[in-house]
Amino acid sequence: MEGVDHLADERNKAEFNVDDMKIIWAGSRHAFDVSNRISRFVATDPVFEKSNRALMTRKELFKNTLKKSVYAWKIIKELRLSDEEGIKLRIFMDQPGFLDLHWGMFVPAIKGQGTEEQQQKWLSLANKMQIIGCYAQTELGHGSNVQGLETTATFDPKTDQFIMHSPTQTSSKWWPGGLGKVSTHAVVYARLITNGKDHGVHGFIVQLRSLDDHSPLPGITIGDIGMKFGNGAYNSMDNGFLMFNQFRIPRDQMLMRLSKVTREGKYIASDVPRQLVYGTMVSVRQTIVSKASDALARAVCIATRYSAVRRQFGSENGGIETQVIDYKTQQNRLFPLLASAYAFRFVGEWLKWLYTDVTQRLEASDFVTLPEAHACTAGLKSMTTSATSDGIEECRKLCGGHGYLWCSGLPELFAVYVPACTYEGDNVVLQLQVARFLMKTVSQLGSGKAPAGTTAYMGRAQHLLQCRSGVQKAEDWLNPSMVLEAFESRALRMAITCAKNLSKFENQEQGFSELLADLVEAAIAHCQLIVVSKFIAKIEGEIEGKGVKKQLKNLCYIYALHLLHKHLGDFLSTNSVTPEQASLASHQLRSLYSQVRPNAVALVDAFDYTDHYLGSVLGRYDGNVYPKLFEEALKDPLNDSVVPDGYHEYIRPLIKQNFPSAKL
Ligand SMILES: CCCCCCCCCC/C=C\CCCCCCC/C=C/C(=O)SCCNC(=O)CCNC(=O)[C@H](O)C(C)(C)COP(=O)(O)OP(=O)(O)OC[C@H]1O[C@@H](n2cnc3c(N)ncnc32)[C@H](O)[C@@H]1OP(=O)(O)O
Ligand SMILES: Cc1cc2nc3c(=O)[nH]c(=O)nc-3n(C[C@H](O)[C@H](O)[C@H](O)COP(=O)(O)OP(=O)(O)OC[C@H]3O[C@@H](n4cnc5c(N)ncnc54)[C@H](O)[C@@H]3O)c2cc1C
Repeated sequence: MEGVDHLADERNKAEFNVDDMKIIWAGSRHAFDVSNRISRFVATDPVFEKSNRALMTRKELFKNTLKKSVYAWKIIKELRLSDEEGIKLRIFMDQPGFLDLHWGMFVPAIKGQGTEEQQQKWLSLANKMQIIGCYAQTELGHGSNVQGLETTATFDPKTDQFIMHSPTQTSSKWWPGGLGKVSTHAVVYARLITNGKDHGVHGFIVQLRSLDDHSPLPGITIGDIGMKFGNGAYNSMDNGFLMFNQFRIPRDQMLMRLSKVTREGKYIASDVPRQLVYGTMVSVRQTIVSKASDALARAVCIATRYSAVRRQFGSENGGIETQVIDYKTQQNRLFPLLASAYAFRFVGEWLKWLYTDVTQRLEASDFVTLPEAHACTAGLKSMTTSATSDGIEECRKLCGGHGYLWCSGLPELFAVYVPACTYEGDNVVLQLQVARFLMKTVSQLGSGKAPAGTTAYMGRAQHLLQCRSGVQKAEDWLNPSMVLEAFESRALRMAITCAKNLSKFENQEQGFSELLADLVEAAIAHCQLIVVSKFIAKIEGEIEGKGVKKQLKNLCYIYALHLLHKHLGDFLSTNSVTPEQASLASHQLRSLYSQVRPNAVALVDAFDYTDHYLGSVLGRYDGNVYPKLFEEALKDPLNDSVVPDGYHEYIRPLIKQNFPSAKL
């Protein structure tokens, strides 16, 4: 029934004020207002229509993305939107495209690695979009191993130029978004060579295409790398390849904030850590963590609303059947994902703070917190994107057969989201960076240098290695210090075991290679501890709104206890909990599920997502699922005619068995 709220009963059950929770989810009243206004604006503008994109050809989809992106830019200019509003417009437009790389990586790379002069010149063009840029780092042969890149930038003192060259097929740039068809410029990462000496990987601003007719400049071969996973999905993006044949650029197009090449060809390394050349990746990894909560919340919103609409079994005497959300199995799969969406939101807020802090310190030449910022952004990017990808797929299964329909919104969400486990650093490679950081921290314990920040707990190693969990009854698992202690002792004990095993090897690098799998597990345990501790810090702070804190507490403990349950092997093998305490945790978890159940629909309403953004028949706000599934089915081109194309060619001859005789 049109206009009827099929989920009204669910909404009436809520024990908290949804509007107050919306503010907490958004981060502030201002952030909520911006998000709410821009999402409604996008939802009602026909240019941003997206329901038809799965049926578009690649070329149609690409052109449609150009149209939307340029229209979005026009709106940003005409309505003088702020950066915050512009970013929201891009998010709710919900279509990956060249804008992401231009604003998300090209501009930040110039800001972070360009001199004042270079920034003035290039940012004034880029900020007006008079040039369009991308981030060309990855090559056909090397992505994770940045130091293994092969493209060269050789200084020619005769002409005061760098010669950009791709010496092998594997040195071809391969993957950069926006490169394939749109970008006029790129920040290209290449090995700097002066006077025959290789100084490692540096960034260069390179013009790729003519600003008059968009043709590639002589010496440049460029194109799109082809279709990717899924229909629609990330295929709106022109991920590209690029080869240089002795292509020349002026010397002042090397990004020279961190190190310089003089007119004479002298290389001057500055005294800042060389890893600052990776700074753009660190900044994007930080934003990816907040985006993980967005994507997971979207999937959870669809699965929760549909689970409240869907009924199976349990009817007595022809009465009403059971809502599938009432099955404990459904709750055990769904509610930890709901809790994870909130957990990632809050850890994302904290990571933004950490990133802002380290950026300010770097400006004052204070590099002390750089290793921690790298470990946190890398580890949390890895952990949250892996959990979100798995979570979206779980939400699809939670919606049964209908979850597999394109119009559920879940297949496309998964296809667009899952490469986040790979881009900006493969998730395993990133956890190994965390593991290196942890091993270093452990090796310094007892040296007088107290671990700080997210590793401060390691400073209490003596206690954490000996303590036994004090949990005696199920409710003890609602005690923040008991939960934290279990996670801290698990993380510390896993890290120390790795360090002990490493020390048995004469060659540390060889030992590291042997123990990779254990090291990744230890790194994940550390990252999970960070997320749990930031969620606990959130619920222990001031939270306004009727009933809101209670809901967040429930979600926080669901998040922690489901992790405990999922990684029970770690907790038991490190003696961080006993089997009896683990079973008390399961008991507590079931009780928390019952408390969340009446609030579940309201908790996903708090995300404030429009039906346009959700793009899902199953997740509609009004829950009017079945008639809309029919409407969607009837829109399919196969239903344009009653008798399909191909009937006379194939079906009829088959049925009548009158096809021409086969010849072998
Ligand atoms: C008004 C606007 C309107 C328009 C609005 C539009 C707005 C759009 C906004 C969109 C926002 C965001 C955009 C998101 C879009 C995402 C799209 C996705 C695009 C994807 C892009 C990419 O994938 S780019 C390529 C990414 N590549 C990688 O991530 C490569 C991964 N590999 C590495 O990072 C390194 O090679 C690795 C770290 C693995 C190893 O490096 P290496 O140099 O070999 O180092 P090691 O020897 O291992 O370590 C040496 C020491 O260095 C330390 N270290 C390493 N990395 C860092 C670092 N980054 N920072 C600090 N320190 C680092 C390491 O820990 C070692 O330390 P030690 O003390 O010596 O042990
Ligand atoms: C959709 C998408 C968009 C992208 N956009 C851009 C872009 O705009 N610009 C850009 O420059 N790049 C971009 N990339 C490239 C991306 O950054 C790389 O694909 C990514 O860094 C992973 O590198 P790789 O492909 O070399 O993987 P590989 O490193 O080859 O990984 C293959 C396997 O090897 C494992 N592995 C690798 N090294 C180790 C190790 N040391 N120890 C243990 N296991 C290891 C990995 O875990 C993985 O299982 C994009 C990629 C995708 C998918």
